[in-house]
Amino acid sequence: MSQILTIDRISKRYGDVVALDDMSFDVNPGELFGFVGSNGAGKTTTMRIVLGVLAADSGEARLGGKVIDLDVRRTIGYMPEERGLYPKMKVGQQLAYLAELHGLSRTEARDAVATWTERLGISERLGDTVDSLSLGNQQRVQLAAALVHDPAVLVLDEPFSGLDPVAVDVMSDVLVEKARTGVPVIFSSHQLDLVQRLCDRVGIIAKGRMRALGTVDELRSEGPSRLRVVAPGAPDGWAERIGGVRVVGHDSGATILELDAGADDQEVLQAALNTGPVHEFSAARPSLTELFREVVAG
Ligand SMILES: Nc1ncnc2c1ncn2[C@@H]1O[C@H](COP(=O)(O)OP(=O)(O)OP(=O)(O)O)[C@@H](O)[C@H]1O
Repeated sequence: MSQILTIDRISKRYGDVVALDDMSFDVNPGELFGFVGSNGAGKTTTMRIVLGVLAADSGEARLGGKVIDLDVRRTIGYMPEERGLYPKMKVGQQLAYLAELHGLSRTEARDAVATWTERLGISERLGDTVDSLSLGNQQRVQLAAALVHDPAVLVLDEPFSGLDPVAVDVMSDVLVEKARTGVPVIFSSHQLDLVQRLCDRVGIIAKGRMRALGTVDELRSEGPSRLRVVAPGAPDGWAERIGGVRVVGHDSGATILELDAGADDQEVLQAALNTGPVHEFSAARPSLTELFREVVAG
C-alpha cells in the first residue's frame, strides 16, 4: 500500500551544534524527492532519524501517519552514506540474508536477489565477496540491499556519488521505476543537474532548516524575472542604461539580464534592436545549481 512519508518538525542537536532546526516536509507516494544542501546541512541526520537509528530531540517521522517504530522500520529500504555491507561476505549470501532479515521466506529471498542483481548488472558477482568489488559495484550491491525486501519507502543517502555515467543511468532508472510503483523515494545528492532532471520535487536545506521546497519548475520560476538576449552587434554596457535592468551574467554569447518588478521587457527588446540584429530574446530561468547558491548564501 502506498504511504506518505512525513518529517514533522524535527530538531536535533549534537552538543552545541544545531544539526536540525524544526525540519518539516512530506514525500508523497510515487514521488521521487531530491534532498539537497551543503556539507553539514543536516541531510544524513534527517535520514538517520527517519530510519530510527538516531533519536530526534523533538518532532517525529511517520510513514502513512504511523510513527516509525521497529516494525515500520523493517519496511524501509535504506542506503546509508557510510554504506553498510559485510566486506568478507559473498554478495548473493549477503543479499539473501538481508532479505530474510526483513521477513522474506528463503525462496522469496532467492528470487528477489536474482531479480535485483540482474536488474542492477551485478548478477555475475553473486559469488564474490563485497570487498573484492569496485566501489561502484559495491554501491550497486548496496542499492540491491535496499530493494530486495520490496520496501514501502526508499531512503538513500548520496546513492549517486562516485558512480560512472552508465551506473548513474541504471541507478536513475531503478529509482524512477520504484517511485512509479507508488513508493515514496527520497535521496540526497550534490549532483544538482541529476536532481533537476530526475526529481518530482526538491527540498533545499541550509543549516538544518528547509529553505526552499517545490517542483523544480516552481522553484525555478520564483524570484526575479530574467531575460536571455543574443544581440551580436551590441556594444558593452548596452543594457545598463535601461531602467530597472541589471546584467547578471554572460553565457555562450548571450547577455543574461535581471528585471526589477515593473520593468518592461519590450523596452529591453527595443534597446537590443537599436544595436542591430537580435538573434535570441527569451525568458531565462535559473538552474537548480544557481538557485542552490542563492538559497545557501541567503
Ligand atoms: N555524531 C555527530 N557528532 C557531532 N556532530 C555531528 C555528528 N553527526 C553530524 N554532526 C554535525 O551535524 C551537522 C549536520 O550533519 P549531517 O551529516 O547531517 O549533514 P549532511 O547534510 O549529511 O552533510 P554532507 O553533505 O557533508 O554529508 C553538521 O554540523 C555535522 O558536523
